[in-house]
Amino acid sequence: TQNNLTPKVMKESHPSFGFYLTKVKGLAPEYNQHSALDLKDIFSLTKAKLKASAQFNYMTDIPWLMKQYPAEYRSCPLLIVHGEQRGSKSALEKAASVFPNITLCNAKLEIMYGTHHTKMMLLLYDSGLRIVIHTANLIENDWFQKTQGIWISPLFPSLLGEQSAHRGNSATNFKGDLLEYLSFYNRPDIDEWCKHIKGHDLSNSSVFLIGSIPGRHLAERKTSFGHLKLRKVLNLHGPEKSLVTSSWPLIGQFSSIGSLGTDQNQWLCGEWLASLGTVKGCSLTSKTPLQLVFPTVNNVRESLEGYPAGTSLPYSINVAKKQPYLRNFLYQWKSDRLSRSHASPHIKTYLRVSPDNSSVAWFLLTSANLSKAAWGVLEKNGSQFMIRSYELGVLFMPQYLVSRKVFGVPEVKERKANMETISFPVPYDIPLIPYSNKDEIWIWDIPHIKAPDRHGNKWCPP
Ligand SMILES: CNc1ccc(C(=O)O)c(C(=O)O)c1
Repeated sequence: TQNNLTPKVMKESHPSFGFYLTKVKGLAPEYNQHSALDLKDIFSLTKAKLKASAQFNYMTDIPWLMKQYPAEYRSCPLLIVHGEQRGSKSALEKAASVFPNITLCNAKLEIMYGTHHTKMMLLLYDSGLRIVIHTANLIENDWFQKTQGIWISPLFPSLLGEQSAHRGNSATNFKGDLLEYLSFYNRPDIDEWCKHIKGHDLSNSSVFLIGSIPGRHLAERKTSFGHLKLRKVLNLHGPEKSLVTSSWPLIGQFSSIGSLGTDQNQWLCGEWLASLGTVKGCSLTSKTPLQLVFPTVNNVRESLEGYPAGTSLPYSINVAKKQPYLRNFLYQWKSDRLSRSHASPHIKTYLRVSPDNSSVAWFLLTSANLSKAAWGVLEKNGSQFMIRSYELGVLFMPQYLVSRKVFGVPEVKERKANMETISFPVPYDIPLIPYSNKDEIWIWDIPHIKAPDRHGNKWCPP
């Protein structure tokens, strides 16, 4: 297995490639036991002794987070990297002041409306370093009743000899890309963690890193981040165009949608789809079919949380009104195979699927929602690339994980996974279910009063 996880977590017949979902309270044990983790599980994957950790996130409930660490590790140095400003920054400082082992690091956000959205854990042990990249805020509400995604790295051993940015790298350049991403914070506390990363052997990390750093990126920097980084990786390492033709749909699944422009060809079906539709050797493909998974009002109403699930699905009416064309691409949230149709999605995933829904060419788990702020937008006639937010994700490519050209798609009724096609544990049901003509897209700042949710409440936002 890619990770030396204890067998209880890994279902041997179904390699997870380090990809897990969060546990959901109340599900039958089989849906939580194998490829589902909660934060306490993540901290107890190894017997090694934790020395220090760093938590990159958007929202952190410090007292709750501290309780998730095993008691013996609650005094280890903990760096919390956040993007809070003004009032919420002083609230975080106040909460942190109670814990002498906590250092706060404020990521700079110099472009309006940018957020520090990246969700990553760096866990330094006495015998190695583990990296976790995920989609959940460090608050209780994000960890027991939603569908969230987690990538767990192997426990990377220390490098023998002096630390180095160049030794202990992998064919996917994961170590190099992670150090480049972290260097852009330009923060001494993060530079200290770069030394730890340089001192470890990440040569068996078999995923690609796709990050976003706020800024107006020029020249070769344009392809270091956002959708242009994904375009570059797919161009160099992606599937063969003879196999993955432009008839293979691109599925985007996310928990928020930004302002994408009044014409779909400006950004969504323009530069963004051109990047995600890229295959080896060429980038500008003819139109790739686009399928977007975002919950309907009914999906939210029928969720475990009921309408309040919608507070983590911040799609506003003023943005929705400007882009009615999205309706043509929309599919419901449905995850019956994993018993998570009612665990509202806060996970964000993107994948390329074959027209017959049997194969997956690649799979991306990321913090990036469907927005220009997260993925970047070309400006000044393509000479600069503007990103507003910090984002981080990992790209799973079959050639690098199972030396196959494609992954299989898990059957809803799981047959014994035959080994010639190794399926990727896609967190929602394929084929996708389109919106019915009565379905409406979830919008969080308008009333939903046609029917009550499972708690008997309707939705009347302030
Ligand atoms: C404006 N702030 C946020 C917008 C969307 C999301 C999301 O992930 O859907 C998050 C977050 O939960 O990190 C924050």
